[in-house]
Amino acid sequence: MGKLGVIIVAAGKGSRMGTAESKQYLQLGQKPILVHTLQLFQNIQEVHEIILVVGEHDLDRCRGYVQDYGLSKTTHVLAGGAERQDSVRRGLDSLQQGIDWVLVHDGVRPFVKKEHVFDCLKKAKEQDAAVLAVPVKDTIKVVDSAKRIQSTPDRRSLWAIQTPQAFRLSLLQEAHERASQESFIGTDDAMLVERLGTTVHVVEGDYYNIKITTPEDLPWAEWILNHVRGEGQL
Ligand SMILES: Nc1ccn([C@@H]2O[C@H](COP(=O)(O)OP(=O)(O)OP(=O)(O)O)[C@@H](O)[C@H]2O)c(=O)n1
Ligand SMILES: C[C@](O)(CO)[C@H](O)COP(=O)(O)O
Repeated sequence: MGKLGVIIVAAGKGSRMGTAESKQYLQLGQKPILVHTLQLFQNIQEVHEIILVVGEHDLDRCRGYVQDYGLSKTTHVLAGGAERQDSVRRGLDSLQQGIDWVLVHDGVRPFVKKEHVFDCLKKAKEQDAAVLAVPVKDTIKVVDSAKRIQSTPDRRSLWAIQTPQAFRLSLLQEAHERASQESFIGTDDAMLVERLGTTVHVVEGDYYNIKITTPEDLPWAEWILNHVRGEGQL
């Protein structure tokens, strides 16, 4: 069925978190957030290789994690780019020969459930492109720069998109190449594939797969760790 590679992107600055230490290195329980994420994919048997993309100044620290936590599937730790998309692209360029499927995952989403990773991958293998997502719970409005509501999309068609996002590798490579040629920058990989005219399928995950982004996410993350996704429950 082809080998599976995983790209973990963790080269962001965490500016919305506002901590001196970038958020992916903050302690969550006994370990840095990023280590939780890496261990999760290390422990998925189907994963052949993990590429970890981090800030240039964090290469040594992260190579240390690979040693200290026995992250044997993490074959490369490399420096990311200015945008998330650039970081993913660098990861794609480093995958070894023979990888046919790729999962792209945010380093700051340590709580994705293994079962949902499998669901997403299964859908991608059937349809070439799939992402985890949850239906939105709030009413979402389109608002202009003067904070005036312009429209209210039908909530039944709105989903909050998460990672991992799973693709046939050749498809994601083509999508990144096209985006680069056209100087398009998207906020996730699915957007780049959508632009090729390829359908991306949504697989329902759960609301615990948060992207740790702002300070109020930290106590919530501790709570999820202690009450929902404790060690061994992932
Ligand atoms: N140039 C970038 C920007 C982001 N990311 C990664 O993409 C994931 C999702 O991004 P986000 O949560 O926005 O992280 P930051 O960019 O660090 O946050 P902020 O926008 O608040 O600075 C994170 O794991 C982040 O490290 C990356 O690898 N390279
Ligand atoms: C990829 C992503 O996590 C899907 O929700 C999200 O788009 C990342 O956006 P960010 O601005 O880099 O946090």
